[in-house]
Amino acid sequence: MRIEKTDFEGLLRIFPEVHRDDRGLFAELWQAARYEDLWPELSFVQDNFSVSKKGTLRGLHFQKKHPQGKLITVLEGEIFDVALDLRPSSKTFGRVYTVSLSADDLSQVYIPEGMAHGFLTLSPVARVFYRCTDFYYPDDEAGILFSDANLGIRWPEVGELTVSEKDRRAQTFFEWRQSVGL
Ligand SMILES: Cc1cn([C@H]2C[C@H](O)[C@@H](COP(=O)(O)OP(=O)(O)O[C@H]3O[C@H](C)C(=O)[C@H](O)[C@H]3O)O2)c(=O)[nH]c1=O
Repeated sequence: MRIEKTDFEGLLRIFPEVHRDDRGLFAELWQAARYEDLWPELSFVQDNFSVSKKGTLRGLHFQKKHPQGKLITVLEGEIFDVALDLRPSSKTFGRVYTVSLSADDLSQVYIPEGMAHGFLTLSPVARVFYRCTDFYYPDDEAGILFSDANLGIRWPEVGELTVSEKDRRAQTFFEWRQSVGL
């Protein structure tokens, strides 16, 4: 297993070892002891799973008072994953991290608490499994508009998008900053 740091504090790329043989494959997607030195205090309390057809865009979502760290693995297909840094003290505040994640190598991204998260489905189907460091609090959820031109997210061209009404009506990054006095 290989772990790569990124320019974003706490945001990591993880490449689990994939054991392949004539039956198929086996991989450990999480093994607490192995990450102890990296994340001594990290613990997951909720596992999520979503299935999306090509062109489905979910996000950018975050929880205000109960931020969630997310360890994301694509179990089938491929997604274009996006994280927006909402941490005012971060040197990458307001910057966006993007990465394509595929079931082909089961590579993961850990998005730390304090970032908004979303993804675009690139394959006919994407089955996304992610572990969260806090519970879901629906009343605490918020979003940032995925198409906010000021964020400069270069979403891949996949044809027609499928986006929830909630996500289409999300606030821009500037509106969010104004709402929290930043
Ligand atoms: C997030 C969540 C949702 N739900 C229920 C609420 C709705 O009835 C249904 C779909 O929820 P939503 O449209 O918010 O699902 P996504 O658009 O995939 O939301 C996720 O999108 C981006 C990619 C994220 O990173 C977040 O984990 C999460 O916000 O599942 C739950 O029961 N528990 C949950 O933790």
